[in-house]
Amino acid sequence: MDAPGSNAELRAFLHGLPGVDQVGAEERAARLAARSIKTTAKARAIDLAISMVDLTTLEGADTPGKVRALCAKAVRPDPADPSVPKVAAVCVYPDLAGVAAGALAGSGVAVASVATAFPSGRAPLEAKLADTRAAVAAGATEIDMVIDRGAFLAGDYLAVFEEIAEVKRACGEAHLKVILETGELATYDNVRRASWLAMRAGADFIKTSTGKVSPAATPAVTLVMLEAVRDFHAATGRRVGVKPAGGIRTTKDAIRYLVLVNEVAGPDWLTPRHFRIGASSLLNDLLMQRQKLTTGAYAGPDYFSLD
Ligand SMILES: O=C[C@H](O)COP(=O)(O)O
Repeated sequence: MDAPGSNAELRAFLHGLPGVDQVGAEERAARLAARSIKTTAKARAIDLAISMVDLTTLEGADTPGKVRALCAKAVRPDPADPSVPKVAAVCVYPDLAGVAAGALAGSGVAVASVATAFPSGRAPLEAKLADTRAAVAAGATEIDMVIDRGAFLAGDYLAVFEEIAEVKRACGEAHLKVILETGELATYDNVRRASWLAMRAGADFIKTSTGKVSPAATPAVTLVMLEAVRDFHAATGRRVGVKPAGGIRTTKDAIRYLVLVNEVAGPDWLTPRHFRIGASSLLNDLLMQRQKLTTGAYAGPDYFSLD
């Protein structure tokens, strides 16, 4: 798909996308969420969900020690059980990307870093590019950028497009996840438009939320984004990933998202390469439910180290 020549052209494209049937999207997401799965499938789903977690800490109070502890947990979620898969990535602020890179070296767990003035995205482009380059130089192989929601809501789609394209260039080999902050986009139509805009500008993943705005990830918003990646793949042959993030805390929720992925985008997306769950406190529940399935008893939250 060619780069848009003007804001008017991009606007015509985005507003020409089919509208989202809000009631239909919410009903379908709720219906899929209500599906039950067999115990054997649940065991597989829990391990798949663990392998898709972007284990996240994005607090002003984060320390190198906390990040190192999180990295140890990412590589070996349950020290007593080596059969538990490692998570996909550890996600941190750019100034802690180097600490994470040191702790995760050779582990196969990726270093993801938020960038571009996360979470508000309110900074000059040069600052955002510097933020991105610093994270990559420190060892991040995945960049989670936020879009300029102000520009998007003002209809300045080309500015948003060009900023994403510039950040993608600044990423070099690093993969780019583009956070839409769907809780600020007001309508499902806007979620669909922002998804297409981000994908056309070069996103490797589209991500729902920063986790700092409510509502964060919801099944209906994720369904709309999964439809967008499916349709973008049909139109271009490029498979973009999806990452719901924010407020996902239980195994039940995680499995609901996996059912959505399978039913809406299809099984080709059921891999950490194309689907992630951004979460700060989901992993312990996945570990508890996994242990319950294996041993028939809960170990209790005290057994596992803090997320
Ligand atoms: O990207 C991930 C989010 O910031 C995590 O949000 P959470 O703390 O609600 O799990």
